[in-house]
Amino acid sequence: MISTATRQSLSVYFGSTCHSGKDFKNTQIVLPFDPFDVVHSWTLTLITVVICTVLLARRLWFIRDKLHIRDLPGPVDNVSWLYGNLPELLLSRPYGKFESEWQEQYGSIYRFKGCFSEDLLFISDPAAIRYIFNSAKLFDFSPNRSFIASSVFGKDAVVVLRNGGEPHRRIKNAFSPAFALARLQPYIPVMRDISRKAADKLMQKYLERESSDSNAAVDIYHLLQHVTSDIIGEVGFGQQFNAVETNGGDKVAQSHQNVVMLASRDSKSAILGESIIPYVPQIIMRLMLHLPTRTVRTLQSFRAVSEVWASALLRDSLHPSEDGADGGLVGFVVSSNKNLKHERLSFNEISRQTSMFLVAGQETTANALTWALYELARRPTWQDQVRKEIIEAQHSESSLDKLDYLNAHIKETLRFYPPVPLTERMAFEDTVLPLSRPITTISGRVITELPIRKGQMIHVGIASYHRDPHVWGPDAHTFNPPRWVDGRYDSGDLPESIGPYSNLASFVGGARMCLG
Ligand code: HEM
Repeated sequence: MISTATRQSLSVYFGSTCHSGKDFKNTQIVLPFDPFDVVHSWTLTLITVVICTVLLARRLWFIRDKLHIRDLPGPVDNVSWLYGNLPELLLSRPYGKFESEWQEQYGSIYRFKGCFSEDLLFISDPAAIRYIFNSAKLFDFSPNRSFIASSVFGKDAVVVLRNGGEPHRRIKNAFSPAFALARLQPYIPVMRDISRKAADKLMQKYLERESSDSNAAVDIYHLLQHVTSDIIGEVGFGQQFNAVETNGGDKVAQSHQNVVMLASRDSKSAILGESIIPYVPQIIMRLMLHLPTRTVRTLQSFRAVSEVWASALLRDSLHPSEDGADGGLVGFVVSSNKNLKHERLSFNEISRQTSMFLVAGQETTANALTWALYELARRPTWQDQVRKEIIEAQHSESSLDKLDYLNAHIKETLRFYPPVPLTERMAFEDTVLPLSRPITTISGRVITELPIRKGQMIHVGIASYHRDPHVWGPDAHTFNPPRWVDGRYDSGDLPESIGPYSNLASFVGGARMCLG
């Protein structure tokens, strides 16, 4: 409270500052404003500032506190400081053993430990996954992931370029039309021929097994790797690798397969190696790429072979041969690119993608086909239904996407055995993840969204999302292809629909969505 006396003396004081002060005692001072109002507004301003600061600080403190992912439950007690939970997550056999236990115990968001005790987030909540995939500016591969990819494929490869950035978008725009269903349709006879050769080979192996009266397992996986290599070679580039016939194909096909095998060689030292990349100066990393190790030799041979091959391929596509040889999907991209006035890709930009396609498409497709056949073999009655549908369709020329049982089988395979079960993203800014369901933190707080800090590494659990009973029902952990027949999971109108294909995260979504 301000007393009347104080108010008067304050009036004089303020008056003296505004006037010359001459004879002020006897002068009726006329002030240009009411000093009380000034004081009042200053005080009010001060109080408001203090309150706002306190509120802001509280809010920041609250957010920082809330942001602290240490308040999230997870399997973090008594784990190795050096490796964290990564060996359990990545090296367990069968794959996903721990992941599924953790999902059951901690739900769809939890904290776990990486190398050197780094706090990592594991996320399989559908709303959060959707947000991560669709926010290109906020989430991308970490710089060390990009460094590894660039040392394999070169800096212009689409997996290395910044998510949704201009070059990335331009390359995706140029290649996406090549993968449209209508463009692939004419290649169905090629795919059928290659599959027939593989089926003959399988039958031959089966008969050999019968005649030798042995129970030895038939290795279908490597055969299917050769099938996908041949199909991508011919459909993608108009090249015959003959991997099925020759059991591996030519130098190009083999150097690609070697890189695929390199990537799938998971070990504790590989986990550690990847984690120390951020701490090693770039110059040393570059020097390491010249060490005489088996890994470096495989990479060097891959890059040498693929560069020569891709350059020759593109030159041929630019000047098609007289015999009208088909340059496959890349040939299509080259000729559409020639006609572009804006956003034209450079020679390097096209050639860098070619090798990457072979690597990105081969293992994933072979893996999906292997599980699809395995599950058909385990279900003879269902297999008969699928076969009958295919045979009938051949007579009626029905399009492949109209085959309900076949498509149900493919979708269930991709759900139950996603070829890429886990992917990583780094947050490039502070942000807040929406959640489909509230979660309770260790301190007992119930949160409906999860603030995270810039730099936070996130593991997106594709396989875990695919087995979430809240999304797929109580039989989420059962391989059950008929679940797809009534179309209930296909709707793009679901509140949290994910990815380009039937709400599956198998091909991720957003700007980094699988091209193939
Ligand atoms: C069943 C088969 C396939 C599966 C399950 C699959 C899955 C995926 C996934 C999950 C990603 C995103 C990885 C990530 O962001 O973490 C991806 C990216 C990619 N895939 Fe596939 N893929 C398959 C087949 C193919 C084929 C046949 C090709 C090409 C011939 C291909 C080309 C690519 C390319 C170029 C990218 C990188 C896209 C980018 O970074 O913007 N994929 N794929």
